[in-house]
Amino acid sequence: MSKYDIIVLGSGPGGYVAAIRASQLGLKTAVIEKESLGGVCLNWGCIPTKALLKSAQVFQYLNHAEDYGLRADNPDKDFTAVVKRSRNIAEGMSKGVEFLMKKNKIDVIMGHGTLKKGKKISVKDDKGKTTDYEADHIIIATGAHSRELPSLPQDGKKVIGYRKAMTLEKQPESMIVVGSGAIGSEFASFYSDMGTKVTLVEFQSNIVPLEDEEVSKQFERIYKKKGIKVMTNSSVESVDTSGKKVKATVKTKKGEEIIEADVVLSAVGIKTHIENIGLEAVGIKTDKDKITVNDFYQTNVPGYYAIGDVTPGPALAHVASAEGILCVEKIAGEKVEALDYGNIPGCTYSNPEIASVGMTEKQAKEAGYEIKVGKFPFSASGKASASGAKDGFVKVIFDAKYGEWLGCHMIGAGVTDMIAEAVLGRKLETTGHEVLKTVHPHPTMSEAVMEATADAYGEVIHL
Ligand SMILES: Cc1cc2nc3c(=O)[nH]c(=O)nc-3n(C[C@H](O)[C@H](O)[C@H](O)COP(=O)(O)OP(=O)(O)OC[C@H]3O[C@@H](n4cnc5c(N)ncnc54)[C@H](O)[C@@H]3O)c2cc1C
Ligand SMILES: NC(=O)c1ccc[n+]([C@@H]2O[C@H](COP(=O)([O-])OP(=O)(O)OC[C@H]3O[C@@H](n4cnc5c(N)ncnc54)[C@H](O)[C@@H]3O)[C@@H](O)[C@H]2O)c1
Repeated sequence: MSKYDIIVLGSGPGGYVAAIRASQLGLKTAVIEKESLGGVCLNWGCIPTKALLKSAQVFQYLNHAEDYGLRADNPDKDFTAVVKRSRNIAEGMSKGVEFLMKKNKIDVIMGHGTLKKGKKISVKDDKGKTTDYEADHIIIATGAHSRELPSLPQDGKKVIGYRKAMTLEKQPESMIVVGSGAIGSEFASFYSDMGTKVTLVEFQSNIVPLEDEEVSKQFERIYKKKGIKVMTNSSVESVDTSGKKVKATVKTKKGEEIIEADVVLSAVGIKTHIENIGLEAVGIKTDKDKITVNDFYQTNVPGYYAIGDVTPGPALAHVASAEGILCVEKIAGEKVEALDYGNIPGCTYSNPEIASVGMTEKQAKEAGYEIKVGKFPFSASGKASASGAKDGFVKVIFDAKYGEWLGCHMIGAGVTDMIAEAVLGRKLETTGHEVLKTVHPHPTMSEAVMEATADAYGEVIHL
């Protein structure tokens, strides 16, 4: 039986990053994967969706060429080619992980892994052959898939999940998107910008309900302006797929409404891969669909660890990777600190983009802080005007007493790249005064962070 220092079950951004860090630290490492290297993120999540969104953005630029003094008469699209581009990019990224595994001398074992007692895993390959492997430490990084609601069973044709939504053979004329988290909002944006008539149904009172309320409201205004029908405080109770179109019964505060569309996308969250991986046989504890771990990702059974979507905390690629690195460094005896889950950025790559970190205004008030809030709209930014991207704003929240940067919330073009400033500032425990006195390059969208901070302190220049 092959023996390793570390075996990682699952090769998503949690698993493959953990394996590379383990190899860097001199540990003999293997990764087990049943599908494609790179997991959901590279193959069915972060990367292919961003490729689709980029195509939609280019299409929008072409449609609005005249705004820039240019002509692109009757711009057209080839939906199949758009999907193909996205799939090719995902495939290339997965090959990149294969290269990284080789470069770092990590063994890749393809097949379905099942945990066994005594720090062993048995792997069944696609020919049905089973082989057992052993390690001193086993890291579970098996991720998640689309959650199915009983009222919204996915048939893969008229009611679909995210995988099908990024590989449809034909662009639907109309689509109902159920759920306005990151998945629902990104697909609503992509399909709407490509010309599909989109209805977005959200159970909560705001779309992107985890964001600061002002961001959610602005997002809703922009989505409505794009032509998306936004239905909040609403849920799809049932779907009738017997006809050519899907008929969805939507329960709203005012009663029931029947909406017809070519397809319904269910984007109501995820279900973790904790079944059929041997957790029960080993005695590993779970709670509410997640594997229970401590600050360093150790499960209740010594030698078994869990990271990424399969554990509590935000289900994000950068979180999975950070957890993987920390878990391995702790195993290797490095001096490490637990991850600060209060300083994790969240980004939605829709048009407009949303990015945030830290507390919302409501959360800061509820936590008892006396706060200073500043806001700077992109309509007052020179770079935004030059770019034709005046929709959106930056909002900052500081503790009035000590100047601690409690939260930063952005909506608009390119903000997903801008949020890192606030994440780093908060990590380095900067103050509002220091942000205000940090010279930002002109003209950039990032000046809005400095100006929003100046607004919080009554010193804003361009408003
Ligand atoms: C449409 C979509 C868009 C997203 N966009 C973003 C984004 O822009 N930014 C962001 O931060 N996050 C995004 N996410 C979330 C992100 O993809 C996940 O948080 C991330 O992939 C989790 O990483 P992971 O390593 O925990 O698991 P995964 O990436 O899910 O990988 C788990 C791997 O384990 C394998 N596996 C499972 N069970 C077994 C087994 N028994 N044996 C062998 N292999 C097994 C699976 O095949 C899979 O490859 C998106 C998700 C979706 C669905
Ligand atoms: N850009 C990104 O970082 C990105 C992109 C996609 C996915 N992800 C991650 O993947 C995970 C899954 O994403 P998601 O958007 O599916 O989940 P989510 O939990 O973020 O959002 C689901 C939304 O569906 C709503 N909802 C639930 N049941 C409903 C119902 N019956 N009717 C109407 N609305 C209903 C919820 O209120 C919620 O707003 C999340 O953790 C997300 O962070 C991240």
